[in-house]
Amino acid sequence: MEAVGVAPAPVAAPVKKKLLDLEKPFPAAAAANGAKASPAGKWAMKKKLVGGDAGYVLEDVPHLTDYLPELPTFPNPLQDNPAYSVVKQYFVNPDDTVTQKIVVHKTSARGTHFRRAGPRQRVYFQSDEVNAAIVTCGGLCPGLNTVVRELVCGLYDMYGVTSVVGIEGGYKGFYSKNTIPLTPKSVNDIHKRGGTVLGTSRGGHDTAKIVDCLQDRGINQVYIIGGDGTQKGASVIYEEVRRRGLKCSVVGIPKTIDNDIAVIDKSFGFDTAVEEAQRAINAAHVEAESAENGIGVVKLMGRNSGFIAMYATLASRDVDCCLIPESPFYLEGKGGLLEFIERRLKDNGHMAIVVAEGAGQDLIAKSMNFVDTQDASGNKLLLDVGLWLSQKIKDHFKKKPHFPITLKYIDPTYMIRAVKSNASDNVYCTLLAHSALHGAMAGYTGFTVTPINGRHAYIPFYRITEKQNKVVITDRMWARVLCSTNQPCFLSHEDVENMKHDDDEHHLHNTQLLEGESSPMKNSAKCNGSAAVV
Ligand SMILES: Nc1ncnc2c1ncn2[C@@H]1O[C@H](COP(=O)(O)OP(=O)(O)OP(=O)(O)O)[C@@H](O)[C@H]1O
Ligand SMILES: O=P(O)(O)OC[C@H]1O[C@](O)(CO)[C@@H](O)[C@@H]1O
Ligand SMILES: [Mg+2]
Repeated sequence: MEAVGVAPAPVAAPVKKKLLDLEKPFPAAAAANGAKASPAGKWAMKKKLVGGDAGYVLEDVPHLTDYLPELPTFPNPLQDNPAYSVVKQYFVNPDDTVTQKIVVHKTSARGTHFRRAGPRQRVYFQSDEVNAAIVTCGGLCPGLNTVVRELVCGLYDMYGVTSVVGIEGGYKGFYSKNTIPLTPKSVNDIHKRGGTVLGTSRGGHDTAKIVDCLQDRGINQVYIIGGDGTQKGASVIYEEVRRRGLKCSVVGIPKTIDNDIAVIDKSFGFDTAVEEAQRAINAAHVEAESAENGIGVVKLMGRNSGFIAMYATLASRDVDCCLIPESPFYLEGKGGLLEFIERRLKDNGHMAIVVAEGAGQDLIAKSMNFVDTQDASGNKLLLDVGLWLSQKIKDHFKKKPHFPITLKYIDPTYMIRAVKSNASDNVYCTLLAHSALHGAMAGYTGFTVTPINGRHAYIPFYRITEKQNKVVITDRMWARVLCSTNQPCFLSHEDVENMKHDDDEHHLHNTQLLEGESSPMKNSAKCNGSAAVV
């Protein structure tokens, strides 16, 4: 391959824009419990902000040439690939960016943009120079194997890269396990299975040891698939790689069944999980319908964010009440859940309740004198709201012998995330993997790849680790749920007014939305100081 000297125009930042705040320090991701970080210090993630006309801002991602300015470039081998040679404009224009905000007024500022994902005309790695590694961390999610498969096949088919290894068992696998060689043949069928063929884990993030491993093995592209915790880990790995001056692209691919990662449109596997949840809700509904005063309770995943419960409820239309962590509820007294259940049973003779696992945790903790515990990554371990709620309902109706109920509790928790991804998630995973490897080949690093308003973009790690995505209960999507279930909102008029006021302040300061709507399809909203989606 022909090598050309110093950084050519196509890969560099756009010319016309003024540099706003290049390399403004941003606090390094805080180490979680058990996570050991190296002293990245002044190498901590920097903001790369570029300004343009009419309030245009590009929040750019780091590039290897930021700290290795002399790196040579090479023509992108895709230009000789017969499959892609027919594409009219295959290479992404270096000036292309993706807007964060798509609802605008004629007077709106152009706002924040991110670098568009896709193949660049020139690359910073020769095919036979690349040693790529892939790791999966955190909980399972449908589509993990598809992403792994498409990274391996994409690197091989598009860039002629033949050296790809898997890291076994999450972050700790970097320093405690042997690597697994990955070839298009060995990964050929893995997308037909749930789980991750690489294995995964929580805890065990030791930045220094992980980067030692990258250095010792000569790994120069590392693809890190995982949730918010994983992306924080990826961010500190990037910082350490940069501190050591290594030519190694660190790429994050966001994974979360809970859809709790900020900025991104929607996480892969979410659709599959919502679809799988329908089976449990349907069973609960059928059981309830067939009994006298039948109640079906279904607990779904959602540690801090109730997206799965909310979407599963909306999709089903058989649900009478949906409880999520973002919307507090109470059991006893006027307007409480128990009163509502009684009324619904009197009216309909049966009902189905969907509860997200993180809902009502404060209520349970109060009634159980419970001490907080955490998993290996420092995440709070939750109490079983499904069992607790079922018991509370049974206790309530026991006091009313003239009102016999039949309650069935269904807990499909792990079933909805252990399945293989559905067709649309498979396509989504394929595009994510491709966007990720195009970015790495083009020399970008320290970024997460994701669709924003339907277009794939590269976003800096800090953007997705600084807050969690939550359902915004003052947005229209939650209102749609309340409308479809006809459940009480459990909030007083005063609570609602206060929340709207808080949200207005966040709208002003945190988002540029003109009006919010909570859906994983478009990003924006806010709750408890967090950005949420549409
Ligand atoms: N602040 C952090 N700094 C470094 N590493 C971290 C940090 N937080 C979490 N990690 C590491 O990231 C990995 C995954 O984290 P975690 O168990 O929280 O899952 P996750 O990636 O958030 O996925 P999910 O919550 O969707 O299952 C763990 O190995 C953990 O040690
Ligand atoms: O039992 P594990 O593997 O820790 O995972 C449970 C958690 O992982 C998630 O699926 C993703 O964060 C949560 O919904 C759930 O609380
Ligand atoms: Mg997480």
